[in-house]
Amino acid sequence: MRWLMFTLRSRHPWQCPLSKLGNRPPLPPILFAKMSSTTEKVSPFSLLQTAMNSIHIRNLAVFSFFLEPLSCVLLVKRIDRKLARIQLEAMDSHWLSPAEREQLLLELKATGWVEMEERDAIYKELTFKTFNQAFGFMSRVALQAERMNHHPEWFNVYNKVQITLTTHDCGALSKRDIKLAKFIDKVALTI
Ligand SMILES: C[C@H](O)[C@H](O)[C@H]1CNC2=NC(N)=NC(=O)C2=N1
Repeated sequence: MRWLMFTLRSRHPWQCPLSKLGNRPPLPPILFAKMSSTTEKVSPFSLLQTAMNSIHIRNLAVFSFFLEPLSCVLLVKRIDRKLARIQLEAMDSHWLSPAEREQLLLELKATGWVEMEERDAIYKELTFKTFNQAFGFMSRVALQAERMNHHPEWFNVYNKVQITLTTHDCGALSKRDIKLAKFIDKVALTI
């Protein structure tokens, strides 16, 4: 019997058909503990499929205890190639064309964002009346950032919040930064 075990940084919880492993799963305790808390039964291959369809998989580690080394190596290579393609596609879909970039940056500059000189990023400084307001604003942005899996670089002192947006995965501005910047502007207006 062949089984693959994955750990992946993704939104998907660890799921694996424990019952099919019999009573001798030679797995590290942590992984085993995660598996034993699983109620839903999902085949590892459909899990892999789900993972492959997710762009949240940057660190995929394959723990294979039942595969022969050669097929394991081949499989890992196939996974790597597929991940690379998915990541490229994901990057591609967030890519800003020069015309889009110019237009969108123009709109953001009108609301106080500036382009940074030292890196491909945008920056904005917001001042609120109180710390409570600044922190309330940050909390709302934080929740959205987590939903988008896109996080700001920011700094807060009392009623001031300084925000830098850029996309670390590609080291440049992307559509995600524009979307988050617009959300930030929208939230700031409500505070
Ligand atoms: C693993 C995870 O998907 C990435 O590291 C996400 C998390 N948040 C991120 N935030 C930002 N600003 N840029 C990214 O490239 C990014 N990537």
